[in-house]
Amino acid sequence: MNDSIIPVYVLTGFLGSGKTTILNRILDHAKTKGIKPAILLNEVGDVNIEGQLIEADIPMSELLGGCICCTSRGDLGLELVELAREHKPEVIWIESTGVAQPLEIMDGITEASLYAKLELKNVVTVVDSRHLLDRMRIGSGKTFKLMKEQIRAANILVLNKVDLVQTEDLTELQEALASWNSAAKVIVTTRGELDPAVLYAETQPLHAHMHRHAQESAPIHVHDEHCNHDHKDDHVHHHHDHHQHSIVSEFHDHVNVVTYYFQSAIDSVAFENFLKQLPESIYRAKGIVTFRDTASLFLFQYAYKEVDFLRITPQKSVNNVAVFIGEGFSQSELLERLEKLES
Ligand SMILES: Nc1nc2c(ncn2[C@@H]2O[C@H](COP(=O)(O)OP(=O)(O)OP(=O)(O)O)[C@@H](O)[C@H]2O)c(=O)[nH]1
Repeated sequence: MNDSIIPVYVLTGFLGSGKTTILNRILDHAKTKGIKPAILLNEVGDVNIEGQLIEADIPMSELLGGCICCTSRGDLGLELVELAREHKPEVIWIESTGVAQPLEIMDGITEASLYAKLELKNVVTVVDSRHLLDRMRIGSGKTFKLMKEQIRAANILVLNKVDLVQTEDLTELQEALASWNSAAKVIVTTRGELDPAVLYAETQPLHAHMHRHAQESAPIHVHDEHCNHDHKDDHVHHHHDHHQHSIVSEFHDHVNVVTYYFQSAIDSVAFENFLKQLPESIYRAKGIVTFRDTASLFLFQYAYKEVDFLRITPQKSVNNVAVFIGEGFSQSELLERLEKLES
């Protein structure tokens, strides 16, 4: 397999849509089938929460604290070439941040394929049914626009979280997907339950598809609200503020990310209340926390108002850390509330 072309697959979709849930299925499938994967994870936060829990024998490259569609785009190419050369995987999966522009990622992969034997095969966009439906009802906004861009760029669409919508809403969603991207294959799922073999299947040729959509969406990209694509000018602003154990950043001029490192164990009930009271402008949070009342480690997920906790026993030592992503929320207020949890 060493000298053959390595197929590259992209997993994209808005924040919290279910990409990592599906990636875990893909990795299980690869293990069962004896396929050797490598993965490239990109997070806008400064820490890769779920990456800390992925099995150590899977080659993984992390692009943190930036979005691969703009500031880290050059790194994407370098990391891909490095992964290919060093580990000679049979397949590479890229999980992008939820705020990435897929066409830019596709460009980055194409660039990398000039230096290594790589070929972009499929772009899989995961769609949060509930969230998309709500955005459709509002009918405008940056998030809605980005969701549509991500849907248009795919040749496979996974309409996930259908447990959170009514049957009649599902029809409306499927019609919307077909109107934005009639060529893509659509897979309807709850908790990403699909046979990963369908994601490897040859579908609509991506290049013709990419070209068509690149042309269709060119004006959006030139004057894009999400990404100014001025790659010389780093438009991600990081700073450690007066709160000692946190990093605050801004992406695409409107997406705010706060990464907070816990110094101590916290109370589980107080933390649940804290999550329930997060403002609507924070649409994604995840992290690893130790609860003092149960003395155990938990992975928590907060995606579009839904909260999930999973007790974990990591093989290696992990940080107690939480990442919050949203638009226009008060970062200092959030940090104060987090600090209060530790007092
Ligand atoms: N109700 C419901 N929850 C789901 C479904 N699929 C995933 N989730 C939950 O949604 C949350 C986010 O899922 P992830 O797979 O981490 O989403 P993601 O797209 O990787 O998130 P980011 O990488 O932060 O953009 C987790 O708590 C999942 O357990 C689903 O079909 N229904």
